Amino acid sequence: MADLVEEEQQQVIGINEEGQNKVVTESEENNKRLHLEGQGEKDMPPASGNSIHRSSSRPQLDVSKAEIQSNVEDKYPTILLPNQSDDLSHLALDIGGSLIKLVYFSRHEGHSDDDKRKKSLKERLGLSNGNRRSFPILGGRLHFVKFETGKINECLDFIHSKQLHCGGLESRYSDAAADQNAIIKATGGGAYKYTDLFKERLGVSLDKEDEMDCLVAGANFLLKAIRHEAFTHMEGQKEFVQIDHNDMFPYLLVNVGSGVSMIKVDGDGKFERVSGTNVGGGTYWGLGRLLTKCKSFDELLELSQKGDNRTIDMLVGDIYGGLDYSKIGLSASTIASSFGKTISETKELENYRPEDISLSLLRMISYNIGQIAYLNALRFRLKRIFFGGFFIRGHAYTMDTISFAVQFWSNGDAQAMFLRHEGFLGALGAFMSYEKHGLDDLMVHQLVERFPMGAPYTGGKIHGPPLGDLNEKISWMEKFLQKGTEITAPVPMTPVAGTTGLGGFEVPLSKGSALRSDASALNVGVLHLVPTLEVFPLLADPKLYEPNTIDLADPSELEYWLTILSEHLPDLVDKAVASEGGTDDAKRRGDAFARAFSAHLSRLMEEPSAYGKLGLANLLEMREECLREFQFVDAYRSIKQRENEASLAVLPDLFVELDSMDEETRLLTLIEGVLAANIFDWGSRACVDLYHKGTIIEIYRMSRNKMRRPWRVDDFDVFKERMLRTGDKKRPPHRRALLFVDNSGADIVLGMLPLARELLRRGTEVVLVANSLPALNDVTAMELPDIVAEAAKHCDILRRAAEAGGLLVDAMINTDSSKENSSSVPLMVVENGCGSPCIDLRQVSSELAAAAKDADLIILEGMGRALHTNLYAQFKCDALKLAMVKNQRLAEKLIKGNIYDCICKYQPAS
Ligand SMILES: CC(C)(COP(=O)(O)O)[C@@H](O)C(=O)NCCC(=O)O
Ligand SMILES: [Mn+2]
Repeated sequence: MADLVEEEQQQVIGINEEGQNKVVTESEENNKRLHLEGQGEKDMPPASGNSIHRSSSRPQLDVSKAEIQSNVEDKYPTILLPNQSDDLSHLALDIGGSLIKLVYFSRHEGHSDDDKRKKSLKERLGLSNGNRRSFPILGGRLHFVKFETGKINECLDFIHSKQLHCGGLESRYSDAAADQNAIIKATGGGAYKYTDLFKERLGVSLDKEDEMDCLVAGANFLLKAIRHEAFTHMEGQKEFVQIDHNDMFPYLLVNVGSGVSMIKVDGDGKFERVSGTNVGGGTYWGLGRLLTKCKSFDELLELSQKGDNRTIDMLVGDIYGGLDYSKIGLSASTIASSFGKTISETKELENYRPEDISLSLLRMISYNIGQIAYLNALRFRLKRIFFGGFFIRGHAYTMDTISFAVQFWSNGDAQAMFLRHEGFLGALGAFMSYEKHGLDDLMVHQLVERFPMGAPYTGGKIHGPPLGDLNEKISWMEKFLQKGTEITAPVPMTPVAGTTGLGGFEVPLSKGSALRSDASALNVGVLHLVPTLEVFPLLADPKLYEPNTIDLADPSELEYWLTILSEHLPDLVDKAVASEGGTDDAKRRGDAFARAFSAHLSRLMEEPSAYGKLGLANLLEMREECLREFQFVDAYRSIKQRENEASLAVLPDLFVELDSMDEETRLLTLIEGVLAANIFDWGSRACVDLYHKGTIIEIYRMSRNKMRRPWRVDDFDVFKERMLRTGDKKRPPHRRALLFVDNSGADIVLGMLPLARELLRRGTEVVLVANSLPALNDVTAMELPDIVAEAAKHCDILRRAAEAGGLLVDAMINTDSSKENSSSVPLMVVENGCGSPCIDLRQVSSELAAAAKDADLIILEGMGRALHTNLYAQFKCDALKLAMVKNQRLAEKLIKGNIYDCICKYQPAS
């Protein structure tokens, strides 16, 4: 099978500043001590040959040639460990009878922390290096891959090609490949069966972990760390369930493998196998194979989808002449006896359709499991039942049948829940059993699940060849276009004219254009571990916070937004290709990106919850991530530059105009300015069409002239009262305002900067919050200091504040001048931790979280940050949401208005 799970680029990564060049803090000192205590083992003679001895799977720090790298004022000196290998707990396996599940870890490429903005900000906000340094795994990714056990050699090749058995390709010391004593954690029966094979082929020993321990550890981790891990499945409808981490235990874990285990879980490492049944996945597959001659489990399962069990099962209606047995609540269609009909007929096996047999079997076994599970939940008074294991395989009918059984037998009191990573519980648990990886300390907001380019093609399926570099990825996407149906994963592409010339775009059309036969299978993404992320501290109630405004569970909304994104593709690819010089290589990448992203869209059209709970913010972020996957670093770079320059050129005139106004007029003009300038948005189809009709300044003027109040949502008067302190409560000006800025050009220069200046003038500290990574034409935190510096040339208020905030690099070099200005109200820039037009405030950068602690005003600007996300968000402090609605449908839906209507929503702290 040519399926693919391979995702992010797996190039050899150089020394990761936060990783290999270990940085040690107090808490890590403890780790270090622990590791050093284990050094005795290292001193033992090697077990065989000249290989380096690593007698345990515990990571050990090699502190030889360690040196401290710091300057005097550095609070947290860096300790370089040049001889420390990177092979911390990279791989764990669950080798079952039919599938091998792999969980492996790879590091993030490090990004430098030492730019001047960050350095001065850290001092100003009293930020340490974040909590990141207490984690031995300092940011990285967890990958989930499956192989058929029958094709174990493919699995071994995969491990070898990625050098996962000796620390991964990124390891500085891939000589570790020669390490004959490396140990990999493994669970499942195959950990015993294939010990010799692993030793022979990879030179590694399998360290066996108990299967039940692993299942429970894996399930506990997933339920704690993944926001929408669990879901219910009734009549084909999935609904994701938010599990409260503080109220998770006890629960019943039903693992349906060949046989079935029922485990009562009371806490981490606290569990008891309370029951089980020998009628499980093996029974279905075994009986099914005998009765239908199917060659694989999946084939058998697929047959069931076309089956009709009424030809096999004896129903209540068969006994009661087509009637219900209503006295005891049994409808005519209830199965009275599985396979019961076959006794009363003279037919032989060959007279029954294999499809019907498969369905009958599936229902018999699923009902039985559901019933026994419920009875055990009842026995121990357990509120929640989670089902996992290879039998389920994200198969809609299986889940529906189990759910039905639980509901039926509990009279609706209990509900079955399923886990998205159901097949990986054991492998994850084995991974967790490595010590000191810090994984179990991670919290839900520190994990981000991303779906790489291969995701739409794989679903719950088995892994194909590993892809090493970008070129291989591109070729893989091209192969799909050329070979079409020859490849197992079908291709939903409809070539459309007007691409970059090298390929076509696929448009998600309808559920009919299925990527895979079992549309319901759920995809498992790559888990990015980002220990620096934090929950935005000013959310009124993080538990009630839902970032997305539009519910994509509504099929018409989903179809609309998927189509919009699909229609945007040609223009986006043009921009992306142009941003990389329009070379043939860029065109090839552009086409591959278009195919990859449209495959995601098609997949989601086919199965909206394939990637978990889906919101518009996820879709918009996925597009940016997909661009990055094909190495388009910043598709709108030159557009942004051009717009910044044009806007900066007219900024001095705007300052003069504003300064001639009285306070009240000025405030109104400023808010009008922000709303008007939000029209410069390359993500909106309507706006992009507008840009062909005039220059930046002409469009800006036109937009400002149309800015007449009342706006569609207009809380300006209440905001004005607070700002001018004219109301009953004469409150002092705000202490600190966080301005979540949006687009480059007029939006930031002529809209948000003048508003920031006004706040500074009133003595309010201003923190400009910008994206960490590019997204459309949004301004980034890296770009902002230069823009501020340019603007500051024309304005003393901005200059002093920027100097005080450490934004003007030249001024920072002159320490006397920064001291002189230390009394000025500072203007700062912080990154928000994301690379998307929207913002999920449950996962923001630590610098934003630190800046938020003293803030009493939040201004969210733009459609992405204030409409698609956060429109209904409640905050602990005053909040102003400003945006122009640049989409007709959204305007109608949200504000019963029209495209280009504006929102000025002010919510004082309650
Ligand atoms: C991508 C965007 C959220 C960016 O808007 P912004 O935050 O820059 O105001 C917005 O342009 C959008 O929703 N565009 C898709 C809809 C359309 O093209 O009409
Ligand atoms: Mn934007």
